[in-house]
Amino acid sequence: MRPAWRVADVRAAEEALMARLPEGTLMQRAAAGLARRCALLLEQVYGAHVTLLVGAGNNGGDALYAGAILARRGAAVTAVLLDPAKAHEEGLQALRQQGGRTADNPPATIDLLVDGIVGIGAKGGLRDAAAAALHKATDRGRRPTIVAVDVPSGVDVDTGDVPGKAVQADVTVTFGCLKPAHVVGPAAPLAGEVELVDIGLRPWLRADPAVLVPDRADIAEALPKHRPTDEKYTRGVVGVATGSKTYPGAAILSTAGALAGPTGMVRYAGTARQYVLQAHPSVIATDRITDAGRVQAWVIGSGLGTDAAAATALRTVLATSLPVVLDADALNLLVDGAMADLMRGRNAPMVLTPHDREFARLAGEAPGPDRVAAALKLAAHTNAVVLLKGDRTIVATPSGTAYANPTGSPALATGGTGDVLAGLLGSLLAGGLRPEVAAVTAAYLHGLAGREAARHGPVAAPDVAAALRPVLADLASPDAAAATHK
Ligand SMILES: NC(=O)C1=CN([C@@H]2O[C@H](COP(=O)(O)OP(=O)(O)OC[C@H]3O[C@@H](n4cnc5c(N)ncnc54)[C@H](O)[C@@H]3O)[C@@H](O)[C@H]2O)[C@@H](O)CC1
Ligand SMILES: [K+]
Repeated sequence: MRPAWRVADVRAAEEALMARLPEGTLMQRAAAGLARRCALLLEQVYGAHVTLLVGAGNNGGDALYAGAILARRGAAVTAVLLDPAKAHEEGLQALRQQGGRTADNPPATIDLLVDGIVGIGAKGGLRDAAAAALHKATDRGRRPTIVAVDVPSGVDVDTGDVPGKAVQADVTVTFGCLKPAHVVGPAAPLAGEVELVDIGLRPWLRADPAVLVPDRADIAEALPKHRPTDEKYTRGVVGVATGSKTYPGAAILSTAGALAGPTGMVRYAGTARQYVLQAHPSVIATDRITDAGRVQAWVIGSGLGTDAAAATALRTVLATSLPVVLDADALNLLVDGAMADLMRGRNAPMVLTPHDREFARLAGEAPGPDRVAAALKLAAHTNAVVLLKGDRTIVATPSGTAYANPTGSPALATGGTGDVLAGLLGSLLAGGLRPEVAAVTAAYLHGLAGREAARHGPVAAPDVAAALRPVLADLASPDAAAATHK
């Protein structure tokens, strides 16, 4: 897992480390890493045109020192100082010594634009002067490559919110550790590719990380390993109680998700039975949950409706001592206080999978700008793992741990993909994974499947279900656990 820390924790670590080092060491380390990445992005440093947008703090200092390194290697470096009186003095001096210059406006030619406007000291969206300079530097025939220093300026570093104008970077070079804005909320895609430069901070980061990001190796390790002695009950049987005569598609899709997962067998219980059997003949289907037979986890919700029969189904599932995935209409039914009490009183693992509107109904308020905090609050309140869907889906536990999924794909923003996710998640729960591990794993695989499906054209939910198999097979291959890239 790759951890991300909040600004206050970064500051505390930085203070502890700086006290042991000669002044300016950290900034030199940061600038060296930044300059190295900038050089790699330029085909040739000598003669390249580099523009620095320099704000009033140390983020601008990093940019100026990196600019000095590039100028020494022959780049034509121009610094646009957004607040000349407050620009980092030593950094400016270093740049000038290497032949760099300052200008009031971005020059006509820019190959590489370095965003040193603000870093972790930022408040709110880009201010007018910064936004105007950014516009002048980027609104042109050939948009320059943009490298953000530490974070893309304009984002809320601790929450990943984007409250106003912000930089859209191609690459973000960050220092010491990841911050939430790199991995959650609308800020994450603005960071582009994130490179973490080691400046020696990690041993001093003593606080718990704000959020953890799983990588490929984590997921490969989490997946249940099949043994030769396995039979259907040791691999897990998942029960699916979704869909209805009105919405049979939800039943078919969640069953498809469950079938793609690692369990041995899927049982379906509900009024869309005939449709499910037509689509998936290997499923054992009954009309009622009480007739379903033995399962190790239930998925309930999507397409179920919210009528009395749906409420009875939910009560029946909640009355078991099995792990449960509560999706869509099951979440809507929880708005009923007695049902919510029934859920909170359970001891077995539960995962709730709301999108923003379902979250708002359930929590009484929208997730708001701090999606991690919102998901954690709901998880604590419901005593369930919460999987808050989004471009960077968040998984939050009642005990206060949060994860951000890195594999999100715009391809998943289409009807029915959530049903596939719920089915897959149920399968992982039935396979014996702890609820937060199952949720993190399901979100990750689902994202990869969305990307895989998108390679072949426009994506519909059945394509995502179909793509889960190759994605899982690839992850289960022996070298997947050794891979470190996401
Ligand atoms: N934390 C660390 O361990 C290290 C930090 N370094 C750099 O230092 C940065 C933090 O520096 P600072 O604390 O000086 O803060 P910043 O440079 O992030 O920003 C502070 C300045 O920006 C202005 N500002 C705030 N919000 C703004 C907005 N929305 N639009 C325009 N201007 C705004 C403020 O008035 C203030 O003068 C990091 O992001 C990183 O780049 C590195 O040099 C090395 C190590
Ligand atoms: K920046």
